[in-house]
Amino acid sequence: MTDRNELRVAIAGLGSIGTKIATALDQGIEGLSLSAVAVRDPAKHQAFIGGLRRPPQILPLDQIGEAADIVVECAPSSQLRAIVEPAVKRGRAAVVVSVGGLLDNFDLVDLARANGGRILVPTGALIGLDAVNAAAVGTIHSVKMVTRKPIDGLKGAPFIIQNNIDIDNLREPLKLFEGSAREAAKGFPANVNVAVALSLAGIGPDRTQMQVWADPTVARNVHRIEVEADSARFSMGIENVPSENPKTGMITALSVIALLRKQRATLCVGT
Ligand SMILES: NC(=O)C1=CN([C@@H]2O[C@H](COP(=O)(O)OP(=O)(O)OC[C@H]3O[C@@H](n4cnc5c(N)ncnc54)[C@H](O)[C@@H]3O)[C@@H](O)[C@H]2O)C=CC1
Ligand SMILES: O=C([O-])CC(=O)C(=O)O
Repeated sequence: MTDRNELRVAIAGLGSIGTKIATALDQGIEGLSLSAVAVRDPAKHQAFIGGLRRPPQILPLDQIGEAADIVVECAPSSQLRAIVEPAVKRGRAAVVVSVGGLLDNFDLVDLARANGGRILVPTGALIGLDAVNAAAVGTIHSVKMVTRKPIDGLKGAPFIIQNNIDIDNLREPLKLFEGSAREAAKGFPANVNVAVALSLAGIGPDRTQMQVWADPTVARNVHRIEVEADSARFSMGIENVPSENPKTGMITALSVIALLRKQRATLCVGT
């Protein structure tokens, strides 16, 4: 039975990130319950869903907002609009992990505002968005980010295909891209969600500068960030262990779980 005071959470997409969030909710997060999931192929997920202590309903993407107070988007960015639009139209909160996809769908923020909905972007595979948020209350002069990924974490990126770049036989690091976070998100939609989250926390996708490197010498997704602001200068770095999806760091699902825990926690630490 669902406690009437519990916030109902629905998850769209049960891949690397979504299954971990579903498991955490099923095991118990204070004040929250898993009410529904949307999947592309229900048969594929039957065993996982059936194995949960309180199996959620399986609903079509556009209906999960009906069954939830918070919808967590964990699908490819091509599905972002189909998941977030119906949820925020109903005044629900949408947690967005495919944050790169938000840039081409930014009207969803206005839609959420008009209907009492919210869009929550977790720190995800990154670090330090609390400090960037705080610095942005003052004046940030520049934000620079350098991302290095193993070859497997970059395969199939549109920028690499369109420019016919052979990364399979690299022996040393190769700088693939230098430009704004907005352009990086177009070229590497499954690789630089982190840069878009950073840009939205700080000075926006056009002023946030980014480099992407294919690096056969690293086994982790490595991000280094330099921020220059009137209140502080700071450097941050994170080396993410890839999950079963080599493009996605393991910490991403944990970041969403941490965000969900804060929704009803009595003690909240960090902004
Ligand atoms: N914000 C961040 O820091 C990060 C964001 N990401 C992004 O998070 C998203 C999810 O990543 P992963 O879980 O690793 O991907 P994944 O590929 O492991 O899982 C995606 C799931 O969505 C499902 N799916 C596809 N179309 C669907 C549809 N129409 N309806 C329902 N489900 C559908 C797929 O079947 C798959 O199970 C990706 O867009 C990825 O780029 C990944 C890492 C970090
Ligand atoms: O931001 C992304 O798309 C994924 C990423 O870089 C990571 O997992 O380190």
